[in-house]
Amino acid sequence: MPEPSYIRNRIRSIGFAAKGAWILLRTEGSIQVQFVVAILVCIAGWYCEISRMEWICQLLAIGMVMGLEGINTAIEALSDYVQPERDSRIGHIKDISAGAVLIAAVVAGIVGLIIYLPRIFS
Ligand SMILES: Nc1ncnc2c1ncn2[C@@H]1O[C@H](COP(=O)(O)OP(=O)(O)OP(=O)(O)O)[C@@H](O)[C@H]1O
Repeated sequence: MPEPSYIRNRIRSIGFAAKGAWILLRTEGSIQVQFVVAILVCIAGWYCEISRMEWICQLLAIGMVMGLEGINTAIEALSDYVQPERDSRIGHIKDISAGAVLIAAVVAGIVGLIIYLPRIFS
């Protein structure tokens, strides 16, 4: 049985994480766009009655893109904090971080095409 203080700390951590997710949704334009796209894709999934496995792939793709976008935002914020001046190393770090989001977005787009293209052209 875990200590009550351990459980309290875990609940507090979830609260901090929820606060972070809310900050992302409230302040980050790219997350807001992705959130709207995620809702539209979920409506499409419901409308097209996609299978359980397709829902899993779709939700994983949404989580992957939005999660990585959140990490990218944190890396940008940390970079600007440790080095407010222009610095090619910071630019390199930010480019790599943005590249990770792009890879996830391209893969998510391909997942979407695999799920919906056959339905559009049938
Ligand atoms: N301090 C810096 N030094 C050098 N290059 C930078 C610096 N800050 C940004 N860059 C370059 O500009 C690009 C965009 O950086 P920025 O922090 O504006 O990200 P962004 O994707 O436009 O984020 P957002 O739209 O969320 O603000 C980086 O990928 C990098 O190439």
